[in-house]
Amino acid sequence: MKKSIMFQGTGSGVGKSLITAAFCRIFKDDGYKTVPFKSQNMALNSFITKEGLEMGRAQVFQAEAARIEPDVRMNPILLKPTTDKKAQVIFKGKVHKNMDAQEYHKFKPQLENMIKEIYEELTSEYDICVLEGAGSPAEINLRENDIVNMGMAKLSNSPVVLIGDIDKGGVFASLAGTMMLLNEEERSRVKGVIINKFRGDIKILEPGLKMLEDIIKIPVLGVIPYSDINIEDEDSLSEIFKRRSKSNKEINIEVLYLPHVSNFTDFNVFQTQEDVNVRYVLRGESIGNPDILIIPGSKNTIEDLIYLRESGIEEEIKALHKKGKLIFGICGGYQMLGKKLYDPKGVECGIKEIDGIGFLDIETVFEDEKVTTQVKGIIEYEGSGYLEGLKGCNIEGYEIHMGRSKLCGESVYFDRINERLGKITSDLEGAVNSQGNVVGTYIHGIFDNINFTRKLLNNVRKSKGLGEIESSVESFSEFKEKEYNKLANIVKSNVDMNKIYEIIESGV
Ligand SMILES: NC(=O)CC[C@H](N)C(=O)O
Repeated sequence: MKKSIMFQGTGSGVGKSLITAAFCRIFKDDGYKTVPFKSQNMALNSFITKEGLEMGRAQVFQAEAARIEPDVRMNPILLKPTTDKKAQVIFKGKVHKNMDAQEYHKFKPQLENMIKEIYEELTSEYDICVLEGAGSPAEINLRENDIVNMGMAKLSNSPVVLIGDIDKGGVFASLAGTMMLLNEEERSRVKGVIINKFRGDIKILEPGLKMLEDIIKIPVLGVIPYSDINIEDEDSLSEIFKRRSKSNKEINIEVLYLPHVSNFTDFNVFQTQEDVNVRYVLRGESIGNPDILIIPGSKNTIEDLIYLRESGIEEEIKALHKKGKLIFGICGGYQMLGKKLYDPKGVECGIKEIDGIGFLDIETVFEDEKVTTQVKGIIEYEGSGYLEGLKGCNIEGYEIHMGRSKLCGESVYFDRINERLGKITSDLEGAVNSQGNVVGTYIHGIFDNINFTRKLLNNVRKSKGLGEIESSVESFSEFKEKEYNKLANIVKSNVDMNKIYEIIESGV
């Protein structure tokens, strides 16, 4: 019989994804073939598998923690909000269509069978499946037709562990309240609770734990201390956005936090470089004096371009460009840096034509077929200044876009893709302006290529009169490996693992 355990939370942001990842690593290292699963994600951070299928990034890092290749079956439904009312619905890695909330809600019952089939197929290949819920299981208006919390626990017949966040405050009330709002059958699935993000004296907390156990009649399986783990979890990233420490690093990178920003995980890798500080420029804030400005991907390039224009940020970008600073656009950001954007079929937001910022001689047309592919390539651009010596650097990453961009004018290509979805090609891609200080590319994850990134950063250092330095890590994966181990150790040493295995063994 296959085994499973599901982690649900008292709300979003309590740390479900990280705890799920931690258990993936722990079980794997204890000798079990382990697989993560979350039926449905709502996120703009996605990943493209080897097969060219799109899935949420949380199950990607959980798969890495379980030391397996990401597989779209680990996250069969992905909802990517395009506007405030609609989301692009992705099934098994491919775009189904754009739907509003009501339409999707009506459609949900039909999804149950698909999820069950996929779940069974996937888990038949593993010893333990670690499932993650979404938000809270106590959203009583959504109980009917639920496919991601208790509905999923039932479908997979999994025991549940409920996670509460003590850092937010009100952890006892949210755990007890969640239990109270569950029905009898759901409540009987919950075998224990975990208190996450604890800072303080455990001795003071202990009497409360005993009282809570008496009230909810299930054990507290562990109290996990607050920790600074650098894993690309969306929740902890949202804390990074707010962090406003004064930087004493030598290179300052600013990333525009667009209203529909997608794949902001592209910039996590900069944490591995000791001389770099990344600041996200939030709504209402101004661009400071960065050495590199990055315009990231966007689910809705045209609307986000209008946002930059109306908020006055576009003028600030132009002023920075006049100072000769390096400006980098990824995917939607790349499209914005061009001269023109056309959307004849209304793929983005209904506006058919708009001028771009205009630093790159490219034009973009949105099509209704989405490009989703992993890529391997090489830098083609040869020049001095910021991009000196990059020619010949190998790069790997992935593309997710509806738009197609064409070079027209003085700009030149940035790179050459020589492998797409495992097939050999030779396509020129990306663009660089004639001064060599504005770059755009469709490749997400380009900075994960440490050799490329370190060379670029060293060029920026040179432009500031600083000497070159070496990267303290050889690859981003080496860095992530260490973080997964740290995370697993923290969880393992603060949770009753015997009880966890007992729960898995006895099931529901
Ligand atoms: N990932 C992205 O940045 C996508 C850009 C744009 N919305 C497109 O689909 O082409």
